[in-house]
Amino acid sequence: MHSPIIQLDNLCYRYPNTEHNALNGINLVVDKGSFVGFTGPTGAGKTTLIKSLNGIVPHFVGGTLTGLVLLNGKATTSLTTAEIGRMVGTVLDDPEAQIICLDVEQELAFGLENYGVPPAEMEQRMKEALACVGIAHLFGRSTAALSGGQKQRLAIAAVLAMRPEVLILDEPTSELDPLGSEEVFRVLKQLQVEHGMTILVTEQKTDLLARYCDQLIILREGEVVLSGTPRQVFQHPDIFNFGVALPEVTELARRYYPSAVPPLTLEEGVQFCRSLILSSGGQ
Ligand SMILES: Nc1ncnc2c1ncn2[C@@H]1O[C@H](COP(=O)(O)OP(=O)(O)OP(=O)(O)O)[C@@H](O)[C@H]1O
Repeated sequence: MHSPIIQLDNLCYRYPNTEHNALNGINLVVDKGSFVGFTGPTGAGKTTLIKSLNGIVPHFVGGTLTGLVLLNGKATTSLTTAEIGRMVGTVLDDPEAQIICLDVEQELAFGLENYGVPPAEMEQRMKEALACVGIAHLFGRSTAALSGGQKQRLAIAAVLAMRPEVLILDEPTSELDPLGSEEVFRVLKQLQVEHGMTILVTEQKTDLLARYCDQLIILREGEVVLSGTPRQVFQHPDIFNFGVALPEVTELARRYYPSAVPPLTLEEGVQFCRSLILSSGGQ
């Protein structure tokens, strides 16, 4: 059964001292335990949308918000940022900026101390969070010695230790190479599947979104222009109009075989080529 954890109802938002809405009439339902990806060209409103979900907009930034952002049925404008923070954990796009302590243990303890979690429970939560993202062996290490992928995992673990229901990540792979990017998405999928977390992620690497998301949303100029499963979105006749790069294998198939059902992954691409060869009489 579907149970919505986030609902946006005709959300419009304008930053202070600006003349245009950064978000314009956004309607969205996110089910508990789903994995939702957001993409779109620069300035489309992806970060602003995330900020409206974790309360930075409008609580810290001000501006004019109309419509509704509901978390578990409650409007964010009626909740304090601390109440929102207990439901929604956010990982910024730059782990270097998010990691502020000298070692891994301190980094994890920081948020928990601020929340007044008792010391005995803190250690258990810290170890659990590190294990969740596969870096239990880094407990006590210096944060300066971590690789980019490890830093991103630590940033996720620090948020997980707070046990939010929803995890939101803004371009979590922007500083990572393809292997590190895959690593982060694999961890996110595991959090969704094994821990039932709701995951929302903004990302430009559409091949990752195609493979990992249940729902994909394309934003442009503050509006949702396409929404559906990755397959529905990448097969949509208008997909080339929105300034979004398709997964390479999908783009090739769509450009050269526009009437065929396009592949989304490399494995599907191989299958696609095989069937083309067979249908042209090859071996
Ligand atoms: N603090 C701010 N004050 C005023 N306008 C802002 C502010 N932050 C963003 N904007 C504007 O809001 C719009 C949406 O920006 P936003 O950063 O949400 O887009 P984005 O899709 O995340 O872009 P990018 O991919 O470049 O990060 C843009 O027109 C941007 O210039």
